[in-house]
Amino acid sequence: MNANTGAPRTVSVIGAAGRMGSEVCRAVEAADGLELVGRFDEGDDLGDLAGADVVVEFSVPAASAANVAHCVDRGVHVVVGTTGWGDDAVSDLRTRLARHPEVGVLIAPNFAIGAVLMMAFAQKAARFYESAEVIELHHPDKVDAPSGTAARTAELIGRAREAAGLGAVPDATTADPDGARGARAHGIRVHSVRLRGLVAHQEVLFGQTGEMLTIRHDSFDRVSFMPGVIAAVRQVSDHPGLTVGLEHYLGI
Ligand SMILES: NC(=O)c1ccc[n+]([C@@H]2O[C@H](COP(=O)([O-])OP(=O)(O)OC[C@H]3O[C@@H](n4cnc5c(N)ncnc54)[C@H](O)[C@@H]3O)[C@@H](O)[C@H]2O)c1
Ligand SMILES: O=C(O)C1=N[C@H](C(=O)O)CCC1
Repeated sequence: MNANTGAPRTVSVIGAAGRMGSEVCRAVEAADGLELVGRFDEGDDLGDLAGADVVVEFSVPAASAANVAHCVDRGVHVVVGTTGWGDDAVSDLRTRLARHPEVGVLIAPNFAIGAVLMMAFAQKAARFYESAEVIELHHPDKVDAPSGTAARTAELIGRAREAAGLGAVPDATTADPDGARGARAHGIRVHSVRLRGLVAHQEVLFGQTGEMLTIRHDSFDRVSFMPGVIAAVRQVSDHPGLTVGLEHYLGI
């Protein structure tokens, strides 16, 4: 089936040997009406992607853009979970998709429904608070920092603050030789913790004189991402072009 002709049924996974890719293979095999036709990992020839209607891509930041380009050029829809996409890579993908307007690509920094809600709640809360910071906590095998979720959360908060006419968050720090105040994304401080035993966790902290709001999400197991991934596989062909964020498929 090419990109134009109905609901996707056959699925290939890129990064299939990884933590997420192997979980996705199990989820696709267990999903009604979906068939896993291809498993690809580093060094494999992607070829015709085993004839898949949809590819799910969970690899590494350095490889993801080329893998997605390979799919788009063959008219295959892609659900992308790999984080660390820079602005230039996203812009190149938009240009490529303009040549394949029937193809849908979803890039979602987090497929856990609770994490999508956490980001939406943070965006909604942002204009009411003078201070905001993000703490993300992940397993120590993660290669990118800050997490894609934290970067996206900071972007949503930063934009909401700007739209509301809020200025910079208050911070009197003038001496920080070791970077103790964390990274800064869209004007929001982001702190990355890497700890054995963790999977994927985030706290968004909002402060105002006399009060504090904490929004926290925890993924204790990678199965938490699977309902979102399967929903995306089922819907991606209905959303031609590039979509960033699963919230756009969920009506959030
Ligand atoms: N969006 C989400 O909800 C979500 C959730 C978890 C992880 N992630 C992201 O997914 C990515 C993968 O995470 P992980 O924990 O599964 O990592 P992982 O290291 O366990 O798996 C990555 C896999 O990609 C393979 N790979 C490396 N280079 C490749 C290439 N050129 N082509 C194909 N495969 C290649 C590796 O061999 C490995 O099997 C990361 O970017 C992570 O941040 C996103
Ligand atoms: O385990 C990871 O790696 C995760 N990456 C995503 C991110 O960077 O936000 C989502 C959560 C898990």
